[in-house]
Amino acid sequence: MITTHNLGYPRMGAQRELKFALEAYWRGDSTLEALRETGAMLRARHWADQAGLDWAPVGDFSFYDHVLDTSAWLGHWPRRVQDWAGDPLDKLFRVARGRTAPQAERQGGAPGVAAAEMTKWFDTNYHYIVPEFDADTTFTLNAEPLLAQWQQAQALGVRGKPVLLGPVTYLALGKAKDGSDPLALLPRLLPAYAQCLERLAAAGATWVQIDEPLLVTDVDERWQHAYNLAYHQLKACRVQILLATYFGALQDNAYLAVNLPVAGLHIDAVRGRDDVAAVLNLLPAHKVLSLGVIDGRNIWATDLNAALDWLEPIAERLGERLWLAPSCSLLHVPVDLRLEDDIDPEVRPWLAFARQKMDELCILAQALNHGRQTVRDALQANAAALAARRSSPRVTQPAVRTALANLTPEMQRRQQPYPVRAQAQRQRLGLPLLPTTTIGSFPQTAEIRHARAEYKAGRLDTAAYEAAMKREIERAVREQEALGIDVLVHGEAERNDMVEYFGEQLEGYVFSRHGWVQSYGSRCVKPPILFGDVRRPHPMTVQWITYAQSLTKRPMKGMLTGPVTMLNWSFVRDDQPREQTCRQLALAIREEVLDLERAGIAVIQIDEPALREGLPLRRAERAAYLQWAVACFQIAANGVRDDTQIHTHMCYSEFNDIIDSIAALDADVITIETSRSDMELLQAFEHFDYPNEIGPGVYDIHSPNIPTRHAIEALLRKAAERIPIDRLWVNPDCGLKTRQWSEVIPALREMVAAAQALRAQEAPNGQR
Ligand SMILES: CN1c2c(nc(N)[nH]c2=O)NC[C@@H]1CNc1ccc(C(=O)N[C@@H](CCC(=O)N[C@@H](CCC(=O)N[C@@H](CCC(=O)O)C(=O)O)C(=O)O)C(=O)O)cc1
Ligand SMILES: N[C@@H](CCS)C(=O)O
Ligand SMILES: [Zn+2]
Repeated sequence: MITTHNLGYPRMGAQRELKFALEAYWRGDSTLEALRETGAMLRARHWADQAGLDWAPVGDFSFYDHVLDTSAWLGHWPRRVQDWAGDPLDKLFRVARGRTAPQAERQGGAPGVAAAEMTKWFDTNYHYIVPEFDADTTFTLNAEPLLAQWQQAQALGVRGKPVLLGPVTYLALGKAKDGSDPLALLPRLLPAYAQCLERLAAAGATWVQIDEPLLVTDVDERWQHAYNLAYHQLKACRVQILLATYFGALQDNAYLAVNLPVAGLHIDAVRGRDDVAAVLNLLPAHKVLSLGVIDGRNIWATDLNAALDWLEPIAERLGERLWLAPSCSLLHVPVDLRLEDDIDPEVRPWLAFARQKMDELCILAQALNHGRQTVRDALQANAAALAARRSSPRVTQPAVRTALANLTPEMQRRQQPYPVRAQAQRQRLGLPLLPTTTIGSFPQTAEIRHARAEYKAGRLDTAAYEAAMKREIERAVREQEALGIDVLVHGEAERNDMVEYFGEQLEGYVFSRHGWVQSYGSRCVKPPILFGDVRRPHPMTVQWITYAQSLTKRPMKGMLTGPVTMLNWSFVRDDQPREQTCRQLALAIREEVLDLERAGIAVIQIDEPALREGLPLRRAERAAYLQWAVACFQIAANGVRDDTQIHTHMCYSEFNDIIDSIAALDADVITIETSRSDMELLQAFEHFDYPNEIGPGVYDIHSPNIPTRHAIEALLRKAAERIPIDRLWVNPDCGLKTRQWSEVIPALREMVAAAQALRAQEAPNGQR
């Protein structure tokens, strides 16, 4: 008999219950007890959703982030909160969200505390809280929260499999602030893991899933050795370990992974399908092999008949040792398609969200265990849906194919090199030295979100909604003028999200109503679903930007999301290479850029914050990705005249290893996140002798703290040591949509004052 299991379920709830419970608690409108009750309710519901499986995950639920939870059960808190003695959940939130001094003072005078760093979880759009190590870091088991989840599962009769983030991946995800070697902590870390496994065994757990996604990346000898050390030490524990790898193929780590002394190995059989033959040959005869056959990173219905064609001989060979699961935790997909009563009816049968993926798994197991005929109807329905998807005229649009075939290398290049363009742009824009700007969004207030919700529900008509958004745009323009900002933005009030908004306007996309996916903490995104050839039926932003420009004499930036970010933050089709889909997006955005230019917009920003995130986890695959990703940006951006200034923006990026690709974009100006790294990120630009203009972020928008003009001036001076001052811009790290106006105005006032002070010293006539 085949065993079915799952690696993790979405936590937020089908109606984002966890988000609302968290935010109510943080606002002070609810209690910890109520929050914990919501958590328990969601876990119970999610186990019920997985009731058809042989094993359901326990411990995959988190109130904020599973990496932070791992730090918590390891008793490993950042030093700045170690002595704080409140409720452990509050302590966790302090680490994740920080606490500003004034906020703390209001609540009894406790000191403020800085939030921990947050970064992307492998190549996903989910952010985790980075563990902070130093040479003296110690670990002390605190398994109670995990055991409480286990006990809840037991009480509900759930056949549970606890899930832990593995020790080696955990160390690799952290940062040693003192430059010490995180791997040196392994001998101190393993006893805590061993104790945890013992506690779980004592509580009745038989299988424990230990996640080691690091094994799908390039792992050098030291880390390989760490794997051997870790799992040889943990093999004495009284539980059976299922070592879970996902997000890619094991490739050269296959031999290491199959030979670790564990009872079972899970591999990603969607992205790592090519591995499976090798793994089957290497697998020791006593080991379970779990194949992740259902895509945990996308929302397409699995081709069940094809999966069975492939699985049947494997099932024959492995018998009881074959387990089936999704490729990875379902954290990265929405919960339940059944809620989508308004989704495009043609596309709906092509989709499977988390709940439906559980059904798929059960159908596969039933077919393998009892014969395909026992699930004949389900298999036929699946085949019919997939056939309809393949033959739909909406999937393939000849005009788009022709436009793609007609792409020429000239379309990727600006007419003149940057120095020539810079002259033309300086003449046209007449900006001062150190021009000030912002990244695009202004606060998405409750009123804006509410107006949009009313509009989408049909309770507000188009004219009233547009009028409300125009009022917000006017407010943003007036505020920026009053602050003295040089290049203005319209504030993105009309956008629900920088990707979803564009998806909604392009042919080839459909969108869900409830398809939320956790991005970080309580923040969610609703990735649009790209199912077919992409075409821009009408201009997407021109009306809003020209309205904003009509309100001011200062230059107004056109604001677009770039093709690579559209690709990486959407659920995209799996029936053609991503590169091809990206080129279609690039052509659609190019049309918008050219329309903005024709409408008289002199500065156009094309955001590409996800360019780096799309980088393959394996070094060997990166050059090819960067080549087409850069080409796509160039197609989108580079059709404009010399005197049109193209900006791009990237956040969360380590630039050192991709700086030549960043330069190849040939954007006139790039604005980047640098303030948290104290301008250190600029090193890459300095060493490479980056030729165009740069706006290093001068304050961290993730924090409600108001920066001082002196701090900003100091950062600008630091930047000017690395980049010629006449190529520097002054801007925040990222958009301001998550902030309040009451934070934004004083922060920008300080930013403008810092730029003016430096300008007065460096260019008394104000000009560049
Ligand atoms: C820059 N970032 C982004 C990423 N990915 C994206 N796709 N987009 C990004 O901007 N990845 C990396 C980072 C992640 N950062 C963030 C930052 C902020 C959020 C966030 O605030 N998310 C919101 C949801 C945003 C949204 O889509 N809003 C919609 C719907 C709003 C809503 O929930 N409405 C309510 C009703 C409200 C009312 O009636 O008053 C409802 O429908 O029930 C909109 O504005 O229309 C969040 O709340 O989580 C995400 C990632
Ligand atoms: N223009 C977007 C970029 C975010 S990365 C914003 O300002 O929110
Ligand atoms: Zn950004």
